[in-house]
Formats: sequence, C-alpha cells, structure tokens
Amino acid sequence: MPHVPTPDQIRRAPKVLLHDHLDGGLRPETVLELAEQTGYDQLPTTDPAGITEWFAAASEAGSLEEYLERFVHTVGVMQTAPAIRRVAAECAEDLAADGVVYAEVRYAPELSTQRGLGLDEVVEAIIEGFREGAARATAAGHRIRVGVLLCAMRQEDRADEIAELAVRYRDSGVVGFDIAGPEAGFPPSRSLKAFEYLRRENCHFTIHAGEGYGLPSIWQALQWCGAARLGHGVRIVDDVEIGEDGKARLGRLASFVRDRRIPLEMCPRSNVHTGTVPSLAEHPIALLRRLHFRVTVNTDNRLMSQTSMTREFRELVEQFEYSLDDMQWFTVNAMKSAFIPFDQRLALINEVIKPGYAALRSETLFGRVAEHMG
Ligand SMILES: O=c1[nH]cnc2c1ncn2[C@@H]1O[C@H](CO)[C@@H](O)[C@H]1O
Ligand SMILES: [Zn+2]
Repeated sequence: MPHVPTPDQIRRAPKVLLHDHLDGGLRPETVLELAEQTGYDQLPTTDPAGITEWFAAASEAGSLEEYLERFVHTVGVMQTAPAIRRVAAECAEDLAADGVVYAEVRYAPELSTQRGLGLDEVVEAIIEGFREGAARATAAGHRIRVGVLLCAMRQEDRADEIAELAVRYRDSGVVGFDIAGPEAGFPPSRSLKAFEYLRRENCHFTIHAGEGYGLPSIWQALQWCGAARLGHGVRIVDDVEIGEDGKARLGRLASFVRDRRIPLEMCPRSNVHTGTVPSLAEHPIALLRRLHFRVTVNTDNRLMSQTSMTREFRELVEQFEYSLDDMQWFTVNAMKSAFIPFDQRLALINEVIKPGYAALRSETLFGRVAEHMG
C-alpha cells in the first residue's frame, strides 16, 4: 500500500522549490513595517488582517494581468537595500521552516530602482539577505540553500541589461535568468537577443511560458530562445489529446517537451488564481505526471496565492492521492532540474532528499508495526 503522507510529514519532508517570486512572498506584517520605515504611503490599509486580505484577493483575479496588479505594494516597500535584505532573509527563513532544502527564488531588480537604487545594489542586497536568512535558519535547525534567478519584465526593454547582470553575478549567488510579467502580447522572441547572449555565455535560463498564453509561447521559449525549463508550461496540455480509447496522443511540441525532459515549473494554486486552469481538481499536473513529463511543484507567490510548499503538496495529496513516493519523485525531478552544478545536485539528492524520504517511510513502517502489535 502506498503511504499517504500526513500533513506533518509533508511539512518535514525535504522539498525543492524552483519557482518562487521574492516580491510574491513577503510576510504581511513585514509589508506594514517596511512601509512605515521607508515612508511608503500608498498601502490600501495599515491593518494587518486587512492587508493579508487585500493580497489574498489575487485569488479572484481570474487573469494573469489582474493577478499581477497585487505586486504594486510589495514592490513599493522594496526600494531600499535594507528593506530588500530583510525580505530576502525572511524568505530564506520561511522556506527553510517549511522544509525546503533548496530553492531558486526570482526577482526583477529593475522593479526596485524607483528611489535611485542601482541594479547592482539590488542584486547584492538580495544575495546578502539570503545569506543572512540561511544562517538564521541553520541556527534554528533548518538547513537551506538559496540561489537567485534574475528576471527581466517582459513589458519593459531591459532584458539585455538584466541578462548581463545575471552573468556578472553568476559566481556570487545568481544561478540563472527568466522573463516575467504579462505573457499575452509580450512573446519570448521579444527578448531573443538577451537569450542568444546568455547561450553564448553558457548561462542558464528558464522562461515563463504557457500560463497567460498558449502553445506558441512555449514553442518560442524552447525553439527560438532555448529555454532550459518552462515557468508553468501548463498549457502544453493543449498539445495532448486523449483518444476515445483513453490513450494520450502527444503532438510534436508536447513530445519534444517530454522527450527532452524539459522541466515544467508548475504552480497549481497560482494557476487557479490566474484563471489558467479552472480548479485544482482539473489541474493538468495529474495527467502530465501520469505521462511522465518532468513535472515539479512550486509556490509562485506565497503571499498572493496564500500558499507554501507544504500547502501545495497537501492539496495535491488530497486531490490526487499522491504518496510519499510521488512526493519524492516530484522533489527529485526538481533537484535534477536546478541550475546549480550537477555534482551539487546529485549530492543533495543522495545525501539529503533520499535519506529524508527514507526516514519518513521508516516512521510509517514502525508506526504500522506498532499498530499491529497493539
Ligand atoms: O505567475 C506569474 N507570471 C508572470 N509574472 C509573474 C508571475 N508571478 C509574479 N510575476 C511577476 O514577476 C515579477 C518579479 O518577481 C513580479 O513583480 C510580478 O510582476
Ligand atoms: Zn511566476
């Protein structure tokens, strides 16, 4: 019998997070305190419950564009180096407490230049914050490693500059590049020059594609731009047909994605909130997992989507009856797909992830024995 993990086991299980936005994961009380400290007076409310609710209303957005409107105030309080450092440190602490052992957290540095910070200063504050947060997490008994992904905003024209920034900081904590923001009307090929530059520089990148727009965006991300992973990539199911015999037939693009083991950074709750999928029960993750695509589970925006890695997995376990073995499969998929060097990924899989799941399975084993004896 496959073991259905308990909520507590899900929290303690080692987890790997590849898709999480720094400005999508602030603690609500931190938003309030930073607004006060930095003199940001645009918040819709200064009431702790009210502010949590305001961000959580993103769940009713129904479109990616409306969902993204909720970022104005997190970005609003991330305009000084100490504020960014604090947000990054708390992010590392929160992820570690949630059982995340490796995370790649992304942010668009150009968003934090409203009050005169330079791009380099923003990146340095993020890296410094993650270092502080990881150290505090270690002291609290949770080990985590955090890498940075630098995003360029698709609706702006700074991709070349941000790509250069990613290359410049690649030996100091930046592990890759991405483009984020509205997808419809801003195809990946718009930033083609930046991606060609990154390829020449042997630099890793992922691309948000197949969320706010369909197959043409995924196709461009992979075949024009050369993305190593897809942010979401959910709409690849548009290229999968289920026949009357119940068998799946993959189109050429879906086949390519599966054959090449392209990692899909799926964020189930966020996908429901942006209207990309109608409900968690109908999320393509179940089909894609069954068809052995390289699926990973992620949070996207912990504040706006009121989530955590534990919550995402808890809901998937409830919805699709996933076992500890399934959880381990998703987690190993994610670790294999990370942008850090191969030997380090392998070490995390063999020394941290597999032993972690084995320990949880053995708990169950002994628990069962105890039940029998009692
Ligand atoms: O799901 C998403 N799709 C596309 N862009 C996103 C998503 N979530 C957040 N951002 C965008 O990424 C920026 C940098 O972190 C955020 O400010 C937000 O505008
Ligand atoms: Zn995202």
